Amino acid sequence: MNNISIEKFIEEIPKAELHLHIEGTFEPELLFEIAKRNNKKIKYSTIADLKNAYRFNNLQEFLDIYYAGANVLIEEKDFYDLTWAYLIKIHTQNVVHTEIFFDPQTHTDRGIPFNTVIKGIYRALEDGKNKLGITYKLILSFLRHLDEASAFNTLKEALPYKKWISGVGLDSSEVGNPPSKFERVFAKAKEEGFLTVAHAGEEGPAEYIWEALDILKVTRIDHGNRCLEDDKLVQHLAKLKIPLTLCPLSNLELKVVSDLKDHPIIKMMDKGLLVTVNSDDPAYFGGYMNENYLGITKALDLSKKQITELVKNSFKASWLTSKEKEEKILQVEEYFKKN
Ligand code: HPA
Ligand SMILES: [Zn+2]
Repeated sequence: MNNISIEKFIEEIPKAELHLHIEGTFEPELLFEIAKRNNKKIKYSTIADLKNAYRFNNLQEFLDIYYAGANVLIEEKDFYDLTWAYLIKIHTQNVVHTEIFFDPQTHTDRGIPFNTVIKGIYRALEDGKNKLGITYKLILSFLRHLDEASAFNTLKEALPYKKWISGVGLDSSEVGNPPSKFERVFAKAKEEGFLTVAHAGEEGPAEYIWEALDILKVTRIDHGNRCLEDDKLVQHLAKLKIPLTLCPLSNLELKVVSDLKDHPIIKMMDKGLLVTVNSDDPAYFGGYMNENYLGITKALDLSKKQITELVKNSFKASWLTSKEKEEKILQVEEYFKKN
């Protein structure tokens, strides 16, 4: 038993990330660099000014800045550089597996071809696998504030790249855009062999989580915080072991919780829910995986055992094969025993 500090324990434990928007990893420094080489104007004259704008009262205030930032991404190399920077960063945090979202409509609606976006991201992910040993799954996320026809069109554009994309998801402005709006798109995506997830119950009601499960037939819920308002739903999620990909720092920054001390992650674990820790949009919310783990550990006084359970959950909830999951979980358990 090495008895290392809790900070070091979090840093070194091998972990998986399951809720991450690649556009949300756009650090201000890289954003300025790419804007400059593409001759794109940004509203802020300095990095400090831009960072200063990262104060949000809700999801929409964040999304407005997030989409504005993504506007400077034009060339395949931009998408490569964005993804590569994320991979280098998580490599330093001992993230060994990541399942990332990309939002094609954010780019195709500006006239950037689908293939430019996906090729840049895919090439970086492959380099990450080969050079850094980080395994991955790619998830195409539909923007729920746009209509069904736009989602269908995006799905059609994705079909030639089916081999590169493991699943589809649903993100953007939640309230007023229920999962049921995309029933037919998700049915078609499933028919094409994609796995499915959806953001639900971040700002939207518990009813949206039911819809994501019953109508979209998703196997994992992104966020899902508001399930706690419905006991029947909590029991259902626990019984079927439907994972929730929680994002503590995101919840704090978007005022889903007012203090990390109020974060429901442990309460959820105690209710038997399969909860995981993720970073969502780390460049905007002040931290990657380790900062998220550290944030809740400090606020909720988590033990190494509890952290280990959360990390094991992240592999259980992943789309790795059963054999890959077993291997990773064994490694995590051995790490726990040693430290
Ligand atoms: O947390 C989120 N919620 C909804 N849409 C998003 N797009 C990026 N991050 C998010
Ligand atoms: Zn998200």
